[in-house]
Amino acid sequence: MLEFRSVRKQYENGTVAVQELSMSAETGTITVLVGPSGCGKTTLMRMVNRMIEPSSGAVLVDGTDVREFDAARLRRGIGYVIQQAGLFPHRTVLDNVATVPLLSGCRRREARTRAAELLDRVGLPADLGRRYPAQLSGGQQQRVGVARALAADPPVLLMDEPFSAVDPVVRAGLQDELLRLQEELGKTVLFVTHDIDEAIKLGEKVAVLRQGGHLAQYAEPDALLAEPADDFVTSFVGRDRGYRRLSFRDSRRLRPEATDTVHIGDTSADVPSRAGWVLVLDAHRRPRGWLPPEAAVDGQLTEDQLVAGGSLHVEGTSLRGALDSALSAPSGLGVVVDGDGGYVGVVTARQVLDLIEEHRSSVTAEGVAP
Ligand SMILES: Nc1ncnc2c1ncn2[C@@H]1O[C@H](COP(=O)(O)OP(=O)(O)OP(=O)(O)O)[C@@H](O)[C@H]1O
Repeated sequence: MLEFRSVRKQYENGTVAVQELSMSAETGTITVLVGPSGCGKTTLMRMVNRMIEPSSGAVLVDGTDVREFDAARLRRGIGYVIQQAGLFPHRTVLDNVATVPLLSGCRRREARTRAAELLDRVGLPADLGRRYPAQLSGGQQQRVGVARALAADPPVLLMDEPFSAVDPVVRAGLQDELLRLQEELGKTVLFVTHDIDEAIKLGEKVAVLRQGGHLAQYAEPDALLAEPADDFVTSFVGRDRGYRRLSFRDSRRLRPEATDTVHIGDTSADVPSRAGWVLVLDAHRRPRGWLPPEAAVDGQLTEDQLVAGGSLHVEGTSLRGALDSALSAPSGLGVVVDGDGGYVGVVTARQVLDLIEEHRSSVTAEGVAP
């Protein structure tokens, strides 16, 4: 466990970056520090590996005050990932990752083998190992940064805005990758971001900081959205918090219904005369798009006759995804698929809203906040 005990940091110029702050981050979980620029997130994080010393109070790792460790050894045992990865530009990717095992006393060959394993683990092809950092995309560099931080197999990982320099699509991919890695590795991760959506997606617990290094709220993401502690947190988590809370409700109780379907390659004779939209599947029963009402099919049905579908909802995942699938589909019918992408059925926005309402009335009846 990482524990901050009444820590305060005042810089020499008088700036108070962190104000008497106490909180603890559970072992094996991702804890996120989030807040606007200058609220003390980085200062707080760097006190864990002693890059910054608190003016008063203490930081403890598994019950031991970090001041009792030799700073260099402490840092070697704590992975650290920063924005733009901070890689050595004149070393190959493989050597960048191998640096840490080498420092810990591994032989060169062993260190390189370990580095290659790590590159694979963060989803990078082996041949990228021979390149230099400048020859990689921003997202790939971040993955190398994560691999390097994992190289010493540290129980604790500090991540300071690691994904903020890449575009939103790459960023979402890196976040998913981190969650997947965390399932395998179970590190104690302290993650700094100024993006509340990133905090809510990654954090098992989220600490919201405000100017002057005050802890405004420390809670699980769902609780943060349901019951923000004050006006600052309310405005920081944003307006659509009701909608975003649906991310934490799964759709297992949703009952997809059947709809008319045809297959790519079917002829006009196979396509039923109908008034509504028809879902088009491929040979593996994966949805390809929609055929509009009354659309004439000339000869065989091909992809270019289709209207693109909306987002697909994987059964059992979040209600937010289920609602989005219905709202984004041209037919108003959200397509539900199984884990392999095969068609299961369709849902309407009304079905999702009814389920939410049912849940709300049942918890209100039990006297619990919805
Ligand atoms: N070495 C320093 N000397 C003086 N003041 C500093 C120093 N480092 C940071 N500060 C100030 O302390 C406050 C907190 O800075 P910190 O970098 O911890 O915030 P942050 O929340 O991580 O910000 P950002 O999101 O912009 O990175 C800011 O007002 C900053 O200007």
